[in-house]
Amino acid sequence: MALNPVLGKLVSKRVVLASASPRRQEILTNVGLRFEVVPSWFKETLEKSSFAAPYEYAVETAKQKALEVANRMHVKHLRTPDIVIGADTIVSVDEQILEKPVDKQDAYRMLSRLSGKEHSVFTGVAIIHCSSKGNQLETEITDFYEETKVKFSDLSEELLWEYIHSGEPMDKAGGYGIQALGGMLVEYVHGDFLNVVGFPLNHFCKKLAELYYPPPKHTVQHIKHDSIPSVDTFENLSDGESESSNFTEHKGANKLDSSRMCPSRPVYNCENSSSVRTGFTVPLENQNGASESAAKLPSKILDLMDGFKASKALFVASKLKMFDYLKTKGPLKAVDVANEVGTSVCGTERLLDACVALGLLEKTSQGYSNTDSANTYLTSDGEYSLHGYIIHSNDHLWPLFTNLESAVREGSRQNHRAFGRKAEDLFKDYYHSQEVKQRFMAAMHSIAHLTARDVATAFDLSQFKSTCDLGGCTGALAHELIQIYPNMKVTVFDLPEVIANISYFQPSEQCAAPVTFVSGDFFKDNLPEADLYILSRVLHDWPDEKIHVLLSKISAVCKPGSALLVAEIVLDEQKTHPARAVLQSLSMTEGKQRSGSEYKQLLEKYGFTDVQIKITGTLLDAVLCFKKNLSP
Ligand SMILES: O=c1[nH]cc([C@@H]2O[C@H](COP(=O)(O)OP(=O)(O)OP(=O)(O)O)[C@@H](O)[C@H]2O)c(=O)[nH]1
Repeated sequence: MALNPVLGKLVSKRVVLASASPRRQEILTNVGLRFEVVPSWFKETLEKSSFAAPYEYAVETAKQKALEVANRMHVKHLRTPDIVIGADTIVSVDEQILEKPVDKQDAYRMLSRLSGKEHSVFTGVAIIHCSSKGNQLETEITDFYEETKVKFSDLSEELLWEYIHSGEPMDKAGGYGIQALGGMLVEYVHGDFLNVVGFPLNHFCKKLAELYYPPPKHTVQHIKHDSIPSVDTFENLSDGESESSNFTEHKGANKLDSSRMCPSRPVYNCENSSSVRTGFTVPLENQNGASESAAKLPSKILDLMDGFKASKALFVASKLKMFDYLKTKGPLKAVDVANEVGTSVCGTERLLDACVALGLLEKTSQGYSNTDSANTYLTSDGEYSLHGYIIHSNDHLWPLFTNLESAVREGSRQNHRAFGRKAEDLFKDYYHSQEVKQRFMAAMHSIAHLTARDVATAFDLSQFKSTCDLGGCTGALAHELIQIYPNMKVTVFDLPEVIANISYFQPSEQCAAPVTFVSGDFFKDNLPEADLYILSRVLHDWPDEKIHVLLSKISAVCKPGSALLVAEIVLDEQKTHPARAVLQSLSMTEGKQRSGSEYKQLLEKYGFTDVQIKITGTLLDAVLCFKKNLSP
């Protein structure tokens, strides 16, 4: 879901970016827009002198780029997109238009012209709404431009050539990239920075807002173009086809809905933008002027109210291995997925559509297919598959959280209610049931593999020659450590029944220095010798008495100068963030999450000093501490 609700309106549409520019792709991807990239074949050869102003050239070129792609997709591939976005960035200085340099000399000419002066960067953008009527492509073109003024310092010949030899100027308008080395040439920027980089995101969002939520008729003359409507304003507006007209009326929404087009929508003209209809019709209904009185709905709360449905949709689609089928066989129609999985067609279709709405799948006329992140994280063999943890969440955590009210009332785990068995008995299952064991190991492996790099690189661990990962399970972190620190010998220490089942989780490529697995119980048995001990996602699970046993043992076996690395989510000092950790606490294990100062205090109690905390901003944080040197 895009953060900006206006972009969110495009989620269900087939959006194509008609640009090869990696910067444009990045700017739009970063705000959550999902789109295909089909670079335009339109040659940027329009006669510049025929345009009264430089921006007109940029806008026309953007339009032609987008139209070429819309036509090509419609004719050649018989796949009409809903929206095609084209853009063109130019630099204007001394009444000249500069595009991308053709060679180094050309780059030199451009940059020396810009040296010590202010110039304008114009990006023209065209948004083309497409539809197909009787095999004819119909388009509505909306275009606009944005101007940003940039001033360069005086550039010495030496700097100029050094910059040109870096290769950076060659694919950039005006011969510089403000977002990288070229930033060093710039004295000031007046206006939208992203416009210089290649895409005026802010103006684009405003333009979409105008298109998708035009103001009520009587205010058409007074449109203000300087604000993107707030999230709350637009969360009011429905995406759902099934919502009653009453609700829509209450909200005063004006939708651009191609299924209910009518020929005479007002054209909204504003400075540096225009909207042109070419055989394309736009909606009139719902312009009832009620928006001023629309009640603001609390979008965050509404999202939370729906959160459980979204989680369950993800869990069920994962459990039914829909993402696996779609990876190998997609795109598939709902009926084909239902046949593969053995489910009802209508139920499958609803679930697949829900997954599209959640951004997990894509839907085209050929059927459903995985998004890139579904391929990476949701398939059971994806590189960073979370499948194991998702199944654990569905089978184990979901029933526990269903009994959260009792858990809060009683202050204890709810295994007896959720599974009809006490926690201790469930633990016995772990020993006896291969299925439970495998599921748990797969869950732990999912998270360990995903977080391994962050943990392994949170600190420079190259000084340690031998490392022991206590409770290291399948060795996911151990393998990562060896990749990053090839001279390190890594031992994983875990229960015998874990070690007996690790083979399935080992990487296919044999590491030059393999991980050593040693069985044992870290509460009872001798720990292998090492310079560095690791406790990753261990401490939060155990009560204080057990932690006392474990940290006392590690402290006793650590030689002065050796270290302990703890990987956990570190809470802020108020102990209310990150939410992930606080929510995890609700499962009411006997352990607890801790803040940075609590970890420091705990570790110092067991003779560790120089406690360093690294908040990684990802799934796990890291705490490194050293065993005190003996006093001289
Ligand atoms: O500071 C920066 N200025 C400009 C850029 C990049 O320059 C190009 C501009 O070229 P154009 O608009 O013709 O777009 P292309 O890259 O050729 O792709 P199309 O397929 O859309 O024609 C653009 O990539 C800007 O991002 C920059 O990076 N920094």
